[in-house]
Amino acid sequence: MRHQNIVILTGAGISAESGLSTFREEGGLWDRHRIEDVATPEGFVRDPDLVHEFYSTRRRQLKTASPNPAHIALGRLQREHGGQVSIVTQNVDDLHERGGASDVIHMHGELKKLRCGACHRVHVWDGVCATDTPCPACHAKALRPHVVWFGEMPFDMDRIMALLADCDLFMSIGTSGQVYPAAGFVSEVRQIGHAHTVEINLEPSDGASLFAERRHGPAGTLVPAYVE
Ligand SMILES: CC(C)NC(=O)[C@H](Cc1c[nH]c2ccccc12)NC(=O)[C@H](CCCC/N=C(/NCCC(=O)O)S[C@H]1O[C@H](COP(=O)(O)OP(=O)(O)OC[C@H]2O[C@@H](n3cnc4c(N)ncnc43)[C@H](O)[C@@H]2O)[C@@H](O)[C@H]1O)NC(=O)OCc1ccccc1
Repeated sequence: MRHQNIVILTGAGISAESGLSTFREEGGLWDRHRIEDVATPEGFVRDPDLVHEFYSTRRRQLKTASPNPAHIALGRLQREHGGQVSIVTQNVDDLHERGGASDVIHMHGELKKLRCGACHRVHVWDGVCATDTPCPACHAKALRPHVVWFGEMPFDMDRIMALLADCDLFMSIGTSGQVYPAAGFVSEVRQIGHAHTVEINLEPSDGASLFAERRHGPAGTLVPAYVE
């Protein structure tokens, strides 16, 4: 690949072929749960047990999932490309890392981490968590999933905006383009104006027309073909 500064945005679609549900598909996560109940700070205050159960169930599912050829191809690209390859994911799963990527920006947080509401320390966690689970550091019973809920500021936005400003290739893989600020990145890149933009998605996303190049089909097939 002749591009020297690549930013790759990924969404739930890149993990679909690993058996993880996407959000908006038939029977997907948002079919079975109300966003307001499980992915907002207000929902957590209202019913923390329901929210902990939601994320504990996803941790259990993640244990049975493995990276697919799309994750593996991006891991190899990041190791072997020689230029800058930045992976910015909306996904809270760890399949990019298990697929060989070492530098992954989880802008919406990570399923296998908890944050203490009292001491604010972040703990690696791949089991079940409930409201009475004590913080390993301060023992307060105030742990929450270390994820970004609707209405909360995504992580690492300054670093992400700086990477978007310098990139010469912006790829968007497996995302419906409905959740901001991630859905606005392609417009940011177009405004700056010197990067090529590519969408790889099963179907056209809400922002498909904003991309210079579009490839529609399964990421597990199209991503290795595009980057290798
Ligand atoms: C619903 C939407 C209208 N609402 C928002 O966007 C809100 C509000 C908002 C902010 N700005 C706006 C502007 C306009 C309108 C609304 C807003 N945004 C926020 O609240 C964000 C926080 C949003 C984060 C919420 N947390 C998540 N996740 C973590 C938890 C968890 O995971 O439980 S969002 C969650 O849903 C989103 C799901 O989207 P996708 O990943 O795209 O998944 P989806 O199922 O939708 O689509 C899958 C796609 O894959 C494709 N596919 C399927 N299989 C395959 C396959 N095999 N191969 C290829 N493609 C495939 C399908 O065709 C499909 O297109 C992801 O971001 C995911 O992380 N915070 C914020 O804005 O703070 C202030 C701010 C403002 C400016 C700058 C900075 C801060």
